[in-house]
Amino acid sequence: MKKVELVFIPTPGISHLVPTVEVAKLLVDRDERLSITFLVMKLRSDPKVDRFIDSVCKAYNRIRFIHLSKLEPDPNQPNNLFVSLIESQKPNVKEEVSRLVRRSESSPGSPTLAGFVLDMFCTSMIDVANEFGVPSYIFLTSSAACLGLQFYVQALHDEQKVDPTEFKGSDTELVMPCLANPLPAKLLPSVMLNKEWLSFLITPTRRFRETKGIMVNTFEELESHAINSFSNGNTPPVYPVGPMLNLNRDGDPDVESDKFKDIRQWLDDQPPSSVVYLCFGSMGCFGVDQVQEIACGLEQSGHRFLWSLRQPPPNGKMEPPIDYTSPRDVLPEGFLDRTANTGKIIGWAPQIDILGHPSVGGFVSHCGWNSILESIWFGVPIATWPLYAEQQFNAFTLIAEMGLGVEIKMDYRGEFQLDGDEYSIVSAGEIERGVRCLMELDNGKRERLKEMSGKSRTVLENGGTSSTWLGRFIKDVMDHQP
Ligand SMILES: O=c1ccn([C@@H]2O[C@H](COP(=O)(O)OP(=O)(O)O[C@H]3O[C@H](CO)[C@@H](O)[C@H](O)[C@H]3O)[C@@H](O)[C@H]2O)c(=O)[nH]1
Repeated sequence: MKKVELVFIPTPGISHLVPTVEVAKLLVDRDERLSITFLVMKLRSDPKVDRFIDSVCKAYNRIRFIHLSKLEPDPNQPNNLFVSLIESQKPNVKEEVSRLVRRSESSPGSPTLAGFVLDMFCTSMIDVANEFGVPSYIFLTSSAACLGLQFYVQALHDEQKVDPTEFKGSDTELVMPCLANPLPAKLLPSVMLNKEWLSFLITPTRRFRETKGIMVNTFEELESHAINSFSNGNTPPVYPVGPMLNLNRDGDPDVESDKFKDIRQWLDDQPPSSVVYLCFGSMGCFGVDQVQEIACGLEQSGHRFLWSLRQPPPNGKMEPPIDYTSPRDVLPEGFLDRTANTGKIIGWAPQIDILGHPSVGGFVSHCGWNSILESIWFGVPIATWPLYAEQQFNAFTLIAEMGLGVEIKMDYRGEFQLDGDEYSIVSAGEIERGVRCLMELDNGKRERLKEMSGKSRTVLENGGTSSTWLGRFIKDVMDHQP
């Protein structure tokens, strides 16, 4: 039996690392010839990430983690510095991979290097893979539609010489193969509308075309139109292998923490499907004015709520938000007392456990792709409130392409995010309307969501579409061996 090793290089941060590790787990479970080494970069220390990695190391002896030196961002530099920080790790990556190769050459029976699996922001490592003469693959932590959008904008820019930043402020609608509906240009990700940041997206997308294949954290049944749009052979093979979710919480100390027990107890005390949960991902937060509008909107809606409210980072936009020590200070006078029986404010949320709780009936979300997949898995409808990155586009696909959500806002840009230079306040009235619409959702949408939730739970079972695509990916990796 020929044993092979894949080197995975994820982007730092829980929302990219977790789904990437989940796909690695499935690969080694599926094929005993495979081992995986993660080369992990860190921007900051994060106990959640450390605990997650520890738990994987304990459970999987064919997945290893090697920590590269910490990335040291300069907060005064533009945000695409992030990609250059990753690029600066090339010599370290080369050194670690050389070590792997030497080990494999000196000890018979140890796995040989079969290829690199890279996050979308790590495509500069294709150069290192080329030096070792092995193929590169991508694991995309966003949607197939987003992949299609990237290819569309890159081709528009490189082949038709169209500058996408000129769509900024226009009411053009873009027709592209990955979408069944025209996309209003105002919903393009900010990186596509800003001259300074455009290369942040165009460069990696060009490099996607050099790879031998792209695994995507999605499934055929959810994004059939987008996935079919890749069948013309103009791109490397696309493998929809998702949803990659970290659902197994056994041994996670958070689950046994007092904070978590308190949240669970509160949810246990609420009627079924009565609570709207609000959470804006690992980096989402708002200024005081917006927080007050949310509070008023929630109160006016009359619905029960569980709100993950976090504070803008004191040290600038490269940092994640932090929990408030006293949320009372930023909330309207008397709000906590008036809503004491119907609402709860928390900081970082045990999101998977919350979405899986029967009391939760709706989710106000920033539309990060992991949150969308998690909400679909648990059949909890989303009201969209995107902040940054590709979230406006995700909100559009959720509503227009999949018919699964309701809108609070689709074109909002967050104030405290890296690309959130322009923002406006979403009013209490808009929030109230969105929350009512979400919690009083029509039966048709609920049924569609229930059906999709059921599908998301079967696609990775034996014979399911994602399971089949995962098998094809492994076969292609093996076929590319020298
Ligand atoms: O209080 C919190 C906040 C987040 N999460 C978890 O953290 C992850 C957040 O991921 P996601 O919903 O995708 O949001 P971001 O953290 O914003 O993710 C980044 O990465 C995603 C995948 O590439 C992109 O779709 C987003 O736009 C980008 O901001 C999810 O698994 C959540 O369950 C929690 O458990 N508790």
